[in-house]
Amino acid sequence: MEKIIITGGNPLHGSIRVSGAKNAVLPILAAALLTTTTTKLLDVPNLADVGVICSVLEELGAHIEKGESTLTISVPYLTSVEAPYEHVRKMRASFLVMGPLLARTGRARISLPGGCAIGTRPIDLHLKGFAALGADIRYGAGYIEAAAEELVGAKIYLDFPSVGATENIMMAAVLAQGQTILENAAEEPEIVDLANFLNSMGAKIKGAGTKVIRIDGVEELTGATHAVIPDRIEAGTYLVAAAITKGDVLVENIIIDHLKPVMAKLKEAGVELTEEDNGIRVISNSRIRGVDIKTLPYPGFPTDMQAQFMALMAAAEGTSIITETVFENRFMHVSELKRMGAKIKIEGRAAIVQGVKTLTGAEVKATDLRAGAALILAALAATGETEIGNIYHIDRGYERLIEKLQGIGANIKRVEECALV
Ligand SMILES: CC(=O)N[C@H]1[C@@H](OP(=O)(O)OP(=O)(O)OC[C@H]2O[C@@H](n3ccc(=O)[nH]c3=O)[C@H](O)[C@@H]2O)O[C@H](CO)[C@@H](O)[C@@H]1O
Ligand SMILES: C=C(OP(=O)(O)O)C(=O)O
Repeated sequence: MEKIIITGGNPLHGSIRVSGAKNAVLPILAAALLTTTTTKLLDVPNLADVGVICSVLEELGAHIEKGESTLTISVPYLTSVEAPYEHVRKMRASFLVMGPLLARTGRARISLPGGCAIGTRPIDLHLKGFAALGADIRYGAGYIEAAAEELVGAKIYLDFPSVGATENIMMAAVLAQGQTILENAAEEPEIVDLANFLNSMGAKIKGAGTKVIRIDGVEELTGATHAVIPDRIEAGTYLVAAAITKGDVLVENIIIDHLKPVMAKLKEAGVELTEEDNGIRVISNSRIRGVDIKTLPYPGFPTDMQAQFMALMAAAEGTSIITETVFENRFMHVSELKRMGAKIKIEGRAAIVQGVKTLTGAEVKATDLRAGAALILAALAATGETEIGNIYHIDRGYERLIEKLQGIGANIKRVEECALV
């Protein structure tokens, strides 16, 4: 088991480059199943989650060539239509192969993902969408089986703008007969990136990035070359890293529009942000002010930045109220931040954070990916040393995190647990 050790207190300085987006590359890789011809992806981050989805695709018959930030995928024929528990339990996004498998073969058998540390995370909206397109859905032995003679376009209203359901249904609908209209669709930038990729394969999708997506089914798709968008959550995490350490950092390779909800809150908290050609410069030299946050689907404040913002608020001046509306249980980081001296009280879906002057290093554990990121941020600002365990969560979503943060002056290292004794 490995740990991350951080000695806090260094203001971060320099520039740091953001990698391709985890939440964009995962559905795009699933979409590569929709064609018999070759797809090439550029700006692919080297992450544990990308490894998991590649294993799922290989299990289904894909040939994948890995290069430096590139993946070349070809699936001339499928050898299976089943995504087993072994993979899905490691990463829920494995469920995203259901739409492409249904579209390509009319059959899919996927292990039920189950809940995780941040909530129960049902998949009812994905399944309602597949059923509306004509699939017969059955449950048994922990698996969901979907089968359809032919998928036929339909009008589908999502009760909630679920990111995964929007992506999965969009991928099922691209090869369906006729038109699908997806209403109350998720508007996240990753949906737009997936739609752009599918359109470059020959799909006919309009309206991605708005609440209504129209998909005209086509006969077949062909492989394409596509560069994955930069990761707005990784970028937001580095913006907070600069702010919490009172640093001066240029965060490069950003699509500024994608960061607007996070930038607005950072500015409200007193952080100086300057938009540059391919990045955002963060300068923070006074104490951060406490501000209130409410997570919402895009273009609202992202739930995937909630934990990191809480770390910032924990060291801010005054009180802030952080309300989580997207997931019902995304406050696992609170007890770990409290071990570092944070003053936080949970009341239902809100966390009331009373900023403290100094956070102190402690032994803590990452409970999920963004909880882990929040602990890193708190540790960078804290006095003394912090040891973070269960760092496999962090490896899911941050490429070369240690090296990148060392590059801007953080005192951070990764060690084998036994090396500590
Ligand atoms: C791989 C990926 O892209 N993950 C992101 C994706 O997750 P994911 O696609 O799982 O998130 P959703 O948007 O689907 O979930 C949002 C909410 O809808 C609920 N829900 C979802 C589907 C469903 O069928 N029924 C249902 O009730 C969920 O339990 C949750 O409370 O969007 C989330 C919300 O921005 C992000 O936090 C995740 O980082
Ligand atoms: C919740 C996240 O990812 P996933 O949906 O893959 O669990 C995340 O990226 O913060």
